[in-house]
Formats: sequence, C-alpha cells, structure tokens
Amino acid sequence: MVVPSPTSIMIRTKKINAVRIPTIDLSMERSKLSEFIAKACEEYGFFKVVNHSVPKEVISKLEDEGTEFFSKTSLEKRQASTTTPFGYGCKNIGPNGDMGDLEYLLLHTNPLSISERSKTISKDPIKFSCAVNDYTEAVKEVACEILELAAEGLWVPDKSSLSKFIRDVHSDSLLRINHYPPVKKGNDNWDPCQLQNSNKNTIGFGEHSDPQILTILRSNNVGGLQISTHHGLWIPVPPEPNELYVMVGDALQVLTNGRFVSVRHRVLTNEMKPRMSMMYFAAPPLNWWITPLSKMVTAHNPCLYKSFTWAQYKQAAYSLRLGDSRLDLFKVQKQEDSHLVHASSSP
Ligand SMILES: C=C1C[C@]23C[C@@]1(O)CC[C@H]2[C@@]12CC[C@H](O)[C@@](C)(C(=O)O1)[C@H]2[C@@H]3C(=O)O
Ligand SMILES: O=C(O)CCC(=O)C(=O)O
Ligand SMILES: [Fe+2]
Repeated sequence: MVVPSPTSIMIRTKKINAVRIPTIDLSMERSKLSEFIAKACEEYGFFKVVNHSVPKEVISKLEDEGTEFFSKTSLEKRQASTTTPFGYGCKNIGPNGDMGDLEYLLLHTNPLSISERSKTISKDPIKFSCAVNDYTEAVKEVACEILELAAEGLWVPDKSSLSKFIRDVHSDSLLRINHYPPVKKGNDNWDPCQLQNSNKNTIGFGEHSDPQILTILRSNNVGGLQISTHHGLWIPVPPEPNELYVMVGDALQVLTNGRFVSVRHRVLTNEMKPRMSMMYFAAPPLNWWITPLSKMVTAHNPCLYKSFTWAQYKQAAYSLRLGDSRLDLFKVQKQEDSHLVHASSSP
C-alpha cells in the first residue's frame, strides 16, 4: 500500500478545492454551447446557466407568492396538504421517514391541477396560478433548449430526442418551492408545524439525486446547496438569484446510457437567514418508456439499463429512502456478475 506523504496530501487538497462549477452562457455560439453543455453533464451533472430567457418579473412574482404563503400560520399552511405527495409539507420528505429542516409546496405543473390546488394555497388563487404557470412555462423553455443543445453535443441526429420527453402535454413535471428557516445550532425553538421540537440537525434536505430528466433550480441569495463530486467531496454552490442551476436527473443518465451523470446534492440550513428555492423537475408522461437512446449504445458501450416506464421508476423511487440509489434496480447485470450469481446458486 502506498502511504501518501504530507506534501502529496497538500497537493491533492489544493486540486480538489479548485473544483469550479461550470458556467454556461446561453448567448454563446451554438456549437460551442452544445459541446460545453455535454461536457458539464458528463463531468458534474451540474452547471450554472447565465443569460437565460426567464424574465426577472416572472421569477419575482413566484418568489413573492412563496414568501406570502410561508409567512402564514401553520394551521393555514396545513390547509394546502390534501393528496400526498402534493401540497404543503413540513419536515417530512417522501413517504418513508426522511426528514429535513424545511417546509415546502410540491405541485404538479399541469395547469388544471395548479388551478385546483391554488384554491387551498392562496386567497387570490388566480394570481397564484398565474405566477406558477408563467414560471413553469418559462423554465420549461430553458429546459427544452438545454436538452436540444445536449442532444447536439452528443451528436444525436434528432435534436428533439431528449426534449420531446418533457415537451409533451401529458408530461409529469413538478414544481417545488422549498423554504428553509434559519436554524441556530443547538436551538430547539423553530418548528413551523408546531408538531415537534428538535432542531439540532443542520440538514435542510438530505443527500439524493433527482429521479427526473432535468432539474432547473433558482434560489434567493441564501446559500446551503452542495453538490457531491466523484471523489465524494461536498462542493458549496454559491447562491445566484439572477441565474439558474441545472441538474442532470436519473432519467437523463439512463437516456444517455450513463454518459451524463445524475448529480447527488443536499442542502444545509443557514444559521441566520431563510433560504427559499424553486425547482422545476422536468419529467416525461407517466406511460412513456425510458431506455438508452440507440445512438448511445454501441459494441464498446453496451446497454447499461433495462427499459422502464416513468411510472415504474417513480414507484421505485417512492418505495425507497431519499438517499437510496434507485438506478441500481434498473442496471443490466454484467456478464461476469451473472456468472458469479449462477456459480454461487448452483448446489
Ligand atoms: C424520499 C422521497 C422524496 C422524493 C420521493 C422519495 O421517495 C425519493 C425521491 C424524492 C424526490 C427528490 C427530488 C424531488 O424533490 C422529489 C419531488 C422527487 O421527485 O423525488 C422528491 C420526492 C418527494 O419529496 O416527494
Ligand atoms: O432546495 C434546494 O436548494 C434543493 C432541494 C432539492 O434538492 C429538491 O427539492 O429535490
Ligand atoms: Fe433535489
């Protein structure tokens, strides 16, 4: 075993600390843009987007709706939780016991569903629905543009082969607004649900990857988001209220046969200031099949994943814990592994 000398440790640390989050300027020349997007999706599964087309007023209108909603009393907020997983949630994440120091609104982006749910969320449901619809329409355009550029970067002949999954009217895309009140270490006073009193934990949203195709994230000017590198290091993501962050989700990892990687991320709470973030999770319709694009499967790159519908993948995600790796359930067994299984199961 080679034991690294103190000098080599220093060098490694310096190198790792130098990790810089890729920035994609959407006003750049198209061929460079597609190349850079594909590279960022391969290396990190994460990048920042500047010069995007989402108008500032569209962002601030949704932010104002979020601020208004989260400033309500806990009783009022709980009126918005009816059918799980949608509506208002506090501390509980998903159905399997995951907890975080946050409260949130989780919405399906279908305009009919938004208009129904708005009635339990806001005193002015039309204003609330408009803010949500305008925001989701605008970020969906950015997501489609990024997926078209990514397809070009991969030299896939049909540039809509990725974006068509989320453009469809029956897409299962979601919008989530997360609110992380400040948590002082050792303080057990904050409890917006008034249900329990233990806030020693600084994890706002535990480590996970997003199951969908692509996530578009925007936050206020309070940090806390971290992404995990291949070395298992956590990199803090600076808050950029005027920019968007993009995350590759599990479904895009499968569509690209593992060439793009879904990024593991988490959120730590701030001791002084509240963080508010909004995520658009771009997903296909429930009955669509997800299988690696034919261009991504070659003799050198055999198919890594079994085909599944988006509904099947969601079911798997909801049967597991937040941090679990659901993609493992859909991996094609390598030839050597299957030999091992047969060998060990024979009498
Ligand atoms: C613990 C869970 C919450 C989650 C569903 C799951 O069973 C595993 C994936 C989680 C996640 C992460 C990204 C999104 O925030 C989310 C809405 C999603 O689609 O998958 C959440 C789910 C949730 O909070 O309902
Ligand atoms: O709130 C954030 O900044 C990220 C939250 C997140 O990862 C999620 O909701 O899936
Ligand atoms: Fe996430």
